[in-house]
Amino acid sequence: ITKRDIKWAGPKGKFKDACSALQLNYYPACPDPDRAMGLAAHTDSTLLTILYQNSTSGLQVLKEGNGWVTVPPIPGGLVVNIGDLLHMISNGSYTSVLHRAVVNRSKDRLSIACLYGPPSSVQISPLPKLVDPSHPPLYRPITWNEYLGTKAKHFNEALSSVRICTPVNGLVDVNDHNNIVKVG
Ligand SMILES: O=C(O)CCC(=O)C(=O)O
Ligand SMILES: [Fe+2]
Repeated sequence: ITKRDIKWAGPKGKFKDACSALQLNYYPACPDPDRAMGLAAHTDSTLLTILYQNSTSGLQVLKEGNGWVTVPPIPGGLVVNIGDLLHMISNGSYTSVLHRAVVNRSKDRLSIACLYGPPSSVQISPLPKLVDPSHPPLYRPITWNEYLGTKAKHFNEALSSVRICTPVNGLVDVNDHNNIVKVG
């Protein structure tokens, strides 16, 4: 995937119309962390998320076969999450990762997420160069604005709600969290 494939991004992209956000998350210490959740399990909608976390751990990703795995904070390190947009344009080759934030019994936690998406009218679809008769498109074209609306409505089922075809040759898209094939 090159800059040419995502013309809306980069120095000559329409930055003024871009859908970018800096999300500041603050999780106060919680005396009963097993009965509270900082941020419920979700995938990020955007292309990539760059995430800073302070020295209190809390970020967890769902790893096939391993359950929830903590991503420990590394001093000076940033976490890069793949979002739904990269999942769709890569035709499922890059997985948007299901993640959540748990709370800590004695320490406050802070994270800063930098999210970047295209202008709302941009049409999202699997990149033509990644699609051929043996790799049919797995996601239907959808405008970014429409996808955000779908995400607001269907939340973690949004990605599978824009899937268009049954996997060929009995192969499943291992990157699809729900494995529910819906048309439309
Ligand atoms: O607090 C965290 O580590 C996760 C934050 C997050 O997933 C988000 O802001 O989308
Ligand atoms: Fe997130």
